[in-house]
Amino acid sequence: MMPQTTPPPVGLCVQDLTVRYGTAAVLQGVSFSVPVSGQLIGLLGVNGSGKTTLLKAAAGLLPHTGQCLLDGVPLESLSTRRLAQTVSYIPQQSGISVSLSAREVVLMGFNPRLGVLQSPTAAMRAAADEALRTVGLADKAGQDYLTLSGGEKQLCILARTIAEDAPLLLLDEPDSALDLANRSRMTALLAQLVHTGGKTALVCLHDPALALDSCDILVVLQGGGVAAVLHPRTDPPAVLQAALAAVYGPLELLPVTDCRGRRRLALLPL
Ligand SMILES: Nc1ncnc2c1ncn2[C@@H]1O[C@H](COP(=O)(O)OP(=O)(O)OP(=O)(O)O)[C@@H](O)[C@H]1O
Repeated sequence: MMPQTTPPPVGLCVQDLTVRYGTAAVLQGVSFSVPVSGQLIGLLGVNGSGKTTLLKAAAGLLPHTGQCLLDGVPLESLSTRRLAQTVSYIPQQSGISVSLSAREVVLMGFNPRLGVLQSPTAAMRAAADEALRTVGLADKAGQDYLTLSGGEKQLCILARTIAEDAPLLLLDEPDSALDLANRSRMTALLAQLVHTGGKTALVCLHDPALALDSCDILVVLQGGGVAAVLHPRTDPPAVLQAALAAVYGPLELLPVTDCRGRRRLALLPL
């Protein structure tokens, strides 16, 4: 008889995560699990509900208790270099304040894979240009990052994330400066990236309508904990509406069919 082997766990699991600033616990015992890889997970909640705090803790930037496991491996157990290869964290502000071309910013995505004093290879340079082309910035590759518009900066950082090719993406409001077309384009690119690459992405979004439209799973934070875990493609609209209204106030979700025949949900604040 063949010996029984247990397949390794996959996906993202946040277990009993507590984060304090001083004595105040902003997140208290947060737990949720998405035991499937290749998922775009939207992180929702009102201002101050702890979305950024959760991403920073998962990225190893804030002391915390509890664990964040990716494919069964606690991120807390990884060395700094291994963590950088595993997690691509994109804060609200890039923090880049020195003069670098857009191409050089994208090339920074390869740093976790390069040794000390090692320069990016020709293949990495080609991949960086391809990533810029993917986000629609091919013509800006040589432009100083600091002179890009706010939305172009976000697209450039998205290109860096594509180049980085980490299995876990933690993105804090990556759409905040994007216009309508680029917001849809950004979420479509992220969905493609995670679905085809078997990655996991946890994305803070402020617009529940965009999150419903683009994410596979939604984790809603409230009062320091998880108020709901939602599945926009399969949960009944009434369930989604009740869960979102409990956090954001009165709203109505209307099932509609768009001109391409796709079933979607329109969100109306009341
Ligand atoms: N360094 C800090 N020191 C003390 N309190 C902090 C610190 N950083 C965040 N907080 C507090 O923690 C809470 C959660 O902040 P956080 O930035 O995680 O929320 P958020 O959900 O991302 O908010 P937003 O949607 O407004 O970006 C807020 O009440 C905030 O004031």
